[in-house]
Amino acid sequence: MLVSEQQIQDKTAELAKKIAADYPTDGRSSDLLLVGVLKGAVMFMADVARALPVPVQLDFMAVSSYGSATSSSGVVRILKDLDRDIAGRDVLIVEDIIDSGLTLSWLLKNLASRRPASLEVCTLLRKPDAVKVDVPVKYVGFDIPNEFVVGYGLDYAERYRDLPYIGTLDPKVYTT
Ligand SMILES: O=P(O)(O)OC[C@H]1O[C@H](OP(=O)(O)OP(=O)(O)O)[C@H](O)[C@@H]1O
Ligand code: HPA
Ligand SMILES: [Mg+2]
Repeated sequence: MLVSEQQIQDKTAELAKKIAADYPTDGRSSDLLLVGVLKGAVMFMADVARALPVPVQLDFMAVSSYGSATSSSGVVRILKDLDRDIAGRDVLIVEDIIDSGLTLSWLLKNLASRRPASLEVCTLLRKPDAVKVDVPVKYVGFDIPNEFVVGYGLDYAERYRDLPYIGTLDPKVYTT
């Protein structure tokens, strides 16, 4: 185990506090749109949204660059696009992990071209030693070592997403 359920909860509350302070609200409404990146961000998105004291809207994109591999192909495919236009909206991308940074770098360019009022990123995990492209990230939960991790939404070949904590995967599982 690398990050426990309790540590995830505490960090989520801390990040939600920061986010709430950064986006103005009249107490009843805010223009903030959380964009969750499926499937990995599903658990974190649900927890961040519920930890925020301000009302927000949710939308999802599904992109994939890993498939069954443990390193990014660098080729990002949109499997599901946003339901609504984001022009003029305050958009916060919610990610589970920034590894090489390739997915997010691609996503930021893609969403920026749709002219949101603002565009920021919140990620639960980041691997500083694996980053290939630098991406500006405003909210980071944990910087972790350069090992393949699973759980809390993160998969290896679609498995382990349902674990309530983050664990490292024994390389024996994915090397022959
Ligand atoms: O920084 P990178 O090296 O690009 O890696 C990060 C991305 O890879 C994972 O998604 P994946 O393609 O595995 O899809 P999934 O969320 O459906 O598992 C993860 O959820 C991030 O979106
Ligand atoms: O370490 C990881 N684990 C699972 N999925 C991932 N996608 C990018 N990095 C990872
Ligand atoms: Mg994956």
